[in-house]
Amino acid sequence: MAESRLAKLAAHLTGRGSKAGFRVAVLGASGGIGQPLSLLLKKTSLVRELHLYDVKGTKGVMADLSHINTLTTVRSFEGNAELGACLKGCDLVVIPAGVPRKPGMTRDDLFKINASIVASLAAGVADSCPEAFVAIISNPVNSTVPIAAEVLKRKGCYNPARLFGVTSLDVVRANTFVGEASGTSPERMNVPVIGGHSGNTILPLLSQTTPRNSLPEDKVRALTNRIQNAGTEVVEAKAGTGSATLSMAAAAHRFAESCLRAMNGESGVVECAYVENKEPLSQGLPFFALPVRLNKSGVSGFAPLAALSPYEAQLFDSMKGALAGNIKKGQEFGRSFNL
Ligand SMILES: NC(=O)c1ccc[n+]([C@@H]2O[C@H](COP(=O)([O-])OP(=O)(O)OC[C@H]3O[C@@H](n4cnc5c(N)ncnc54)[C@H](O)[C@@H]3O)[C@@H](O)[C@H]2O)c1
Ligand SMILES: O=C(O)C[C@H](O)C(=O)O
Repeated sequence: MAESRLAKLAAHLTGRGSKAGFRVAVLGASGGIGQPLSLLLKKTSLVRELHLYDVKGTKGVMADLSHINTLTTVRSFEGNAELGACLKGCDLVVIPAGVPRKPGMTRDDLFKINASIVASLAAGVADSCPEAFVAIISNPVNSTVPIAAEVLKRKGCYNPARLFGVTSLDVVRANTFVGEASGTSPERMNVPVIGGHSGNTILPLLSQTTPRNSLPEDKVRALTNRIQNAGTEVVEAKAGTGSATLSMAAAAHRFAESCLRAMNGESGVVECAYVENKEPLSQGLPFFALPVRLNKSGVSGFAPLAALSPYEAQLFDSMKGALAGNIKKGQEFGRSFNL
């Protein structure tokens, strides 16, 4: 009774219909990304219920977050036995579960631990909320998304329009660095970033920024290199204690909120994300990050991009093989994972 009064009040205050917002789960909610991401989601009016899941530690995170005076209700779930209850009825599942890099490691070095974590969480999604949008943060994203796709296929509920690798941090970084270099507010800058999410598979399109920039070629090359290696910049600065967490939480929140706005019927929502597609720009790579148009059903199409500059085309050619290898490795793992 009290809960339904709360829902009505939420609907009134947010100006939406009786379904005031959505149920969102964060899997890996006690971690470096999970905690600040959950904080941002607790303060997001489109989130009606926030479900926190991890192998441990979510009771404390829930107690802490639940004292923040917003209408979003928070529940905690721990361990595999509670995964189903956490996921039941969820509209959006965000997955930052898994281990981060230490200096000297590549994202692919995380595959041996994170592959099974993502595969089993994807199986949980299939069992409990097969219609949900699923946003995967866990690295290596180039492989974890194909892993999840194969698991969902084997469970008979794969919808490529609703499975996303979160690459928004690459866009956030590119907007910051290019904005600073070109004297434009980073908040106004928009740099499309395509390809994958590791090293040279990250392909920022500085030839297609909005607003346009007039950076000289040597600056374009230096900025491209910095964007591709920005994750490593943070890993080295954190000196063994982890990788990007705060900027990642901000970027994941941006992506999650865009999904929720699209689910809520808003038109014109576009975010770069790593999704399965057959767009000509992907050149035969089955998974590729592009600017994705979002609607209630998930991916509704792709925002147009102009042809790549000669420098970008050369970068594309040199990373294509690596990205194809990452995808194949993920697909093979997902096909043979013991469900
Ligand atoms: N996509 C991106 O742009 C991006 C950016 C930054 C980090 N990452 C990746 O995100 C992942 C998480 O990073 P972090 O800094 O939050 O790490 P972290 O170690 O601080 O947190 C990870 C959390 O996952 C939990 N976890 C482990 N196994 C789990 C399971 N089976 N089910 C549920 N939870 C589980 C851990 O208990 C921990 O709380 C890493 O793989 C990292 O490389 C991706
Ligand atoms: O660099 C990492 O390992 C984490 C993440 O992928 C990032 O880009 O910051």
